[in-house]
Amino acid sequence: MARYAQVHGSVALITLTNPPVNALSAAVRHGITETVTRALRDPEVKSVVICGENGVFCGGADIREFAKPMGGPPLVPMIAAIEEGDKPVVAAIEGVALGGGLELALGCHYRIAHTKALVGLPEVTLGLLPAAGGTQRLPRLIGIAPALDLITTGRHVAAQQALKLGIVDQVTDQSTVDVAIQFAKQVVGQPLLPRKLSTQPTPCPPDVDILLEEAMTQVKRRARGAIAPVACVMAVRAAATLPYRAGMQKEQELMATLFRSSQAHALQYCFFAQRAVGRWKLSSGAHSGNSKPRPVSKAAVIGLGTMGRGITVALVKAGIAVVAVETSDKQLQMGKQIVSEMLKREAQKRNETPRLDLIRFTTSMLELKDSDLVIEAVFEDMPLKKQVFKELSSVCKADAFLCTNTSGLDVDELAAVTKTPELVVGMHFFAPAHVMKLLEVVCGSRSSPEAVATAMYLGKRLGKVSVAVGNCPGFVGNRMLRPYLEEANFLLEEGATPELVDGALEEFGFAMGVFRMSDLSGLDVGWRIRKESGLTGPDVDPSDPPRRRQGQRYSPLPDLVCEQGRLGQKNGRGWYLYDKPGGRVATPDPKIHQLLEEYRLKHGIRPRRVDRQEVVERCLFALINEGFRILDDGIAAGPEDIDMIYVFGYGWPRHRGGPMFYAGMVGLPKVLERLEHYWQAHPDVPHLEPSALLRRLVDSGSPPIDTWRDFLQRPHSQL
Ligand SMILES: C[C@H](O)[C@H](C)C(=O)SCCNC(=O)CCNC(=O)[C@H](O)C(C)(C)COP(=O)([O-])OP(=O)([O-])OC[C@H]1O[C@@H](n2cnc3c(N)ncnc32)[C@H](O)[C@@H]1OP(=O)([O-])[O-]
Repeated sequence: MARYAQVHGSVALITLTNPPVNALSAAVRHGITETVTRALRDPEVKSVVICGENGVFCGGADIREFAKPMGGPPLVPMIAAIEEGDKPVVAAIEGVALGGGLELALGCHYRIAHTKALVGLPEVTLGLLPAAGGTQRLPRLIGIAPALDLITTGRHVAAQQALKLGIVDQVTDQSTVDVAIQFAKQVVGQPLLPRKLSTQPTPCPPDVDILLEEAMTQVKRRARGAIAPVACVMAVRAAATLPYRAGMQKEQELMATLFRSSQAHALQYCFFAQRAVGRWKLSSGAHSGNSKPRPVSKAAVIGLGTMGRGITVALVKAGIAVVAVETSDKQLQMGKQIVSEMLKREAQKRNETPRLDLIRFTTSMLELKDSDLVIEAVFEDMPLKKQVFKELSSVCKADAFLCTNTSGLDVDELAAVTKTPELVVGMHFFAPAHVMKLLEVVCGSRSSPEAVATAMYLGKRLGKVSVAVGNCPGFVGNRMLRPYLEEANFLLEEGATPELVDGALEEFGFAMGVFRMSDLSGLDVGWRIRKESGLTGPDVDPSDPPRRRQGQRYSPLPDLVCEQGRLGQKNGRGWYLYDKPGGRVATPDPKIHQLLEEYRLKHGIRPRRVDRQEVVERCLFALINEGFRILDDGIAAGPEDIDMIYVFGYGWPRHRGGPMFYAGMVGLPKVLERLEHYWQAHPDVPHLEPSALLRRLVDSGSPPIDTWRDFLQRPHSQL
């Protein structure tokens, strides 16, 4: 839909109307085509302004239409008609001009932007490329290198920077439409040809071939198997080497391949899943639509260890006052120094002043009497956490929210020691807490909708992707991680090496394989948890043989590695050898290979060849299987919740959609068949037994993932 008006005598004002972001749906494309034709034919009209309703220019093509057969006028000729017209067309950009929205503006002869506007070509984040002339017009306007950067990263550019780059002609803090109308009147009669980008040559530096080669190498390294960024470089190369028409041909060919790709489906699924998880629902019927968050202006953080420091910085970056508490003055001073340095670094990156004035450091819990919300981030030990919650319950005001950053302990058990269990929720951040985008909001059985709403909303204020989950050991993320880790250890027993397992997972798209990731987070962390749960150390049941625990297969390999003082990156040796303690360069360690050989010999294991396919299937299908159990237990409301947790918290490659989406992509019957195959081979590994939900879905013909939430309809949600 596009509205037409003639203003100031001779200016046609065309307004895109498709809330909330004026996406270029078929109806909008029809509207633009009709109104532009009318303006170009009307002799009274001397120039045209295109703008968007509600202070938003255009969020691009309508992504919801991608899953349907495309109807309505195609974008390329629609934009060409604007450019080829004999009347100046000015784009008045407010809010955003993204993807097809910016391509529409690039087809106009002039672009005026509001100071707060953002422009960009984010198609690559959807597994696509700018396919309405963006890869051919933008390089002609701003040059190859800046166009490559914007198109291969998909990043949004603020108006002032867009002016510097030459994307827009003017920036205003007044009414952009009014300024554009005045501008459109002024440019009547000016030569238009130089403003028609498709007619202009692409400015190329002498070393353009080298620049394109380097860009391709860099993009391939960063892409980790994603195909869209590579196609983006190929399309921009066409702008540097081919005439416009041939370049457009190349752009369309590349887009046709991407559009049908599973990666594009995965990335578009992630786009909508990221928005869906914000719409949470509890079994009580309370949900994000009918539960109001309470404002949080005064927060507190208990414990200034790694997590506490990151959480404090995240709160201050969002402009929230924080009381930071530590038990000893020594710990407090150390925490204060590190937090201050982190805030200074963060402020420097954003060219701002660090808000150190927002933090009060103290050793006294009494200073929390007027905090709206407290986040406990002390050592992962239940008795210690209970003591803290008891104290909080006595010093905080009656309606203060009491939140725990535990990564898997029982939230209900903590709530039970307070006077206000309904105000207790889990807020599980991921390290580094001021960087990682994921927040698991853990709903205890007595958490009130207001407490969940407040924690979810606070997560959004901190720039997090907040996902509401039920309360169980390990919640969602860590609960699924356990079978993934165990399968990796079993594969080592059977003949694999850390570098083979990691190689397969990194080829799949993970930034880091499981053993490099374990070395990064510190092998002693898992070792302590295994000791506390009686899997290793003094509390092991003496009747348990070395490779069995609680009647299940168990691999003591990680314990052996720790017993040898190998704690990972922090001390320079773990599953890999590092150049120095804390070093990041990992090299395969012959001593680990020797340890594996001796271990297999000792336990009578004949090593066999393990291929990458088996690594991917056993590690990921075991993780996915636990995901189905979590859905069936009602700990997660839908597959989107699990997928966003893994994409934003565990480095699952976004172009693979997330574990549950990937299972749907591989095909549920295949996942079931492979799990049954491995379970038969390893009957002492219960996490390989296919989950009941997976079987039910396959029996029901493997319905598409967007129907699983309804398929799950269950009275016993833990949310
Ligand atoms: C040919 C051409 O080359 C190609 C092929 C293309 O052009 S491909 C398309 C390229 N365009 C994009 O990649 C931009 C995608 N959008 C965004 O980045 C953001 O939305 C935003 C614009 C920065 C606003 O952020 P927000 O935080 O203020 O609100 P929101 O919650 O995100 O969005 C508000 C609501 O609008 C919906 N929405 C947003 N953009 C949409 C779009 N392009 N199509 C369809 N729906 C869209 C979104 O799902 C949500 O719906 P619901 O959840 O309420 O039901």
